[in-house]
Amino acid sequence: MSQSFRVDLRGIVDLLSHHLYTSPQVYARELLQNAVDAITAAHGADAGQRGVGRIVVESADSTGDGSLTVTDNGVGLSEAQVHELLATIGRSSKRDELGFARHEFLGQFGIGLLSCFMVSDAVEVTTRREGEPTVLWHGASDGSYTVRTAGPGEERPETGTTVTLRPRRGSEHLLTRASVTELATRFGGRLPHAVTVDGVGITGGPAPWDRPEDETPARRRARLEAYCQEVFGFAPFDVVDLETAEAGLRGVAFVLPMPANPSVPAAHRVYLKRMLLSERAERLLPEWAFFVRCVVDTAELRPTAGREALYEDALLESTRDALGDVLRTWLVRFGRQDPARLRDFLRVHHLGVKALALHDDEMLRLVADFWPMETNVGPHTLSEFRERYGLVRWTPLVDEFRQLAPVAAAQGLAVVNAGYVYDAQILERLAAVEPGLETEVLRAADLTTHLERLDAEEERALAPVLAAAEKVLGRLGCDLLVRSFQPAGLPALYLLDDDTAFRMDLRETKGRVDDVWASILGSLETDGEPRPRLVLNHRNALARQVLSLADPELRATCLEGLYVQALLLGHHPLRPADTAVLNQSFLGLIGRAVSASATSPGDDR
Ligand SMILES: Nc1ncnc2c1ncn2[C@@H]1O[C@H](COP(=O)(O)OP(=O)(O)OP(=O)(O)O)[C@@H](O)[C@H]1O
Repeated sequence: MSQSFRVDLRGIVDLLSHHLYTSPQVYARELLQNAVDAITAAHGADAGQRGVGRIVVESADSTGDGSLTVTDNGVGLSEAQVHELLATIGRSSKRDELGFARHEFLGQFGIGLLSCFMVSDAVEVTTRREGEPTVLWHGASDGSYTVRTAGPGEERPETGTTVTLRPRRGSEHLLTRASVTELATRFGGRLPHAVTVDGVGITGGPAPWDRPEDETPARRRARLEAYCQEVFGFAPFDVVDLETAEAGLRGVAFVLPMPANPSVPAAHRVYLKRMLLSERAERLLPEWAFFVRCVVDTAELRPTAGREALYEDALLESTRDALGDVLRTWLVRFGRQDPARLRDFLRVHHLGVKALALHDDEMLRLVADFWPMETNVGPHTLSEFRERYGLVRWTPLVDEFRQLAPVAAAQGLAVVNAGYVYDAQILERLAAVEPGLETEVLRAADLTTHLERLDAEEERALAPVLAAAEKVLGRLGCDLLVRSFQPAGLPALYLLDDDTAFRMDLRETKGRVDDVWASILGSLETDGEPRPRLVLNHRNALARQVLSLADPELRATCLEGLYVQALLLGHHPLRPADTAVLNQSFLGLIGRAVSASATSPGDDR
């Protein structure tokens, strides 16, 4: 024997209020939505343009008995439909024979009316369909309902429906004039029908996405800026019109005047057939477009059953791509028409644009043409840099750039700092897509190849001193080189690339941890460990004097002093051994200076 499921309405209402809807306030949205759909069913999808729809809301302050009523001049229901549609959970008149949502309606799931039970223990519906008698339905939250045709004096004068809610204890505040006006305006303020709350109209006026013919561009811009300030709380850097035919979408994107956190999903205001769907809809735009906030109206995108988010499907995906294209076109055109403003934009939003440039050639060129990179010859865009210096030489780390920049500049080597987020990948991509572009990575270890070697005779003469000096520095885990380079005022240069720094850290950590970890770390080590280098500048008089000192002890102290000074100059961290050497050399040299002055005749006059 086949039986039907029985449904405990209290369980369903609990499910809706705790798991589907974020707040009981959505009752107002569902009632307005049903009224709009009933108007569409009666008067057609263009009812809004023809101005025939009417929705009258009377709050508890107006009815005087604590109840709220919503009346529409829509299609109404016959008694048979009341049984089938109002009293059957999940049954909707807004789906076709195959069960698909009919595109002209807002509702589709057949559960919206149940949301009224979140604020009310009873829902009353008085409805009349063309040519039918008025029907009265009374549904209670325990799942029972009654239906009867209207008696004398209870007939509705015209077709349409009135829904009456009597607040549950504790929900009275949701049915007051102030609440109802706020909710109806928030959800339905953009509806194309005349909606009144206690006799006061809450609809009308152009929507943000409208382009009234009699409005000048300047006025529209001012109106949209004021709207953005009111809704999103910022004065937009620019306003971009959005439109995609496939999703029947129109709207505007407001460009943020301040940097946005890329890891926080951008929240947009989305209307569905002019009814507010969400004030915080995510995933409407591609992730890289975190520099805009949108307000859009769509006829085709689908809501989730809770009606508070967009349903992720193929249409949403292609809409996202299409909106991304609109923003990308705006950016490129902006670059052509107003380069100075584009630079201002990039100063704020370069992270988003650079992220986009990693897989978009047009954006890549935009970054190359307009984004000023840090270089050791002043800020330059990559295009300017390339034009001026030909080869684009770059360092992949900020720290390395800081070490190399002044010395490389003094050798006539122009270097780009590509150590900031995305810059190195952008340069690599640019080199891949532009065949004529020559790029070269400059590492700290490579710089020495650009520094002039001493001639053979000078090297021979220095050999014994250098052997002793190498021992001094060897104790600090550092190699020694002598080269002749600009600036002549710099006695020594400490060069350390990130790979060497990593190996040094590894060695030090190994010394501090237990045997198991030490053997794991040891497996990461390779033979012939690279070491940092101290490059003494033979063009510097002091460095030359240090090397020619006859007293080996004083020479070692001076070398240690030059070593620590080079570390400090390159902003390298000091290890405990380096700090000890700093103390030792500094105090040693002071000691020497003091005793030298004590033995020489004083001149204190
Ligand atoms: N004001 C109204 N006028 C005419 N019919 C209505 C009205 N309100 C509800 N109905 C009928 O009751 C049915 C159930 O309404 P309900 O709000 O529960 O679901 P829905 O609007 O179809 O879908 P959704 O759950 O997506 O809102 C509707 O499909 C509609 O046929």
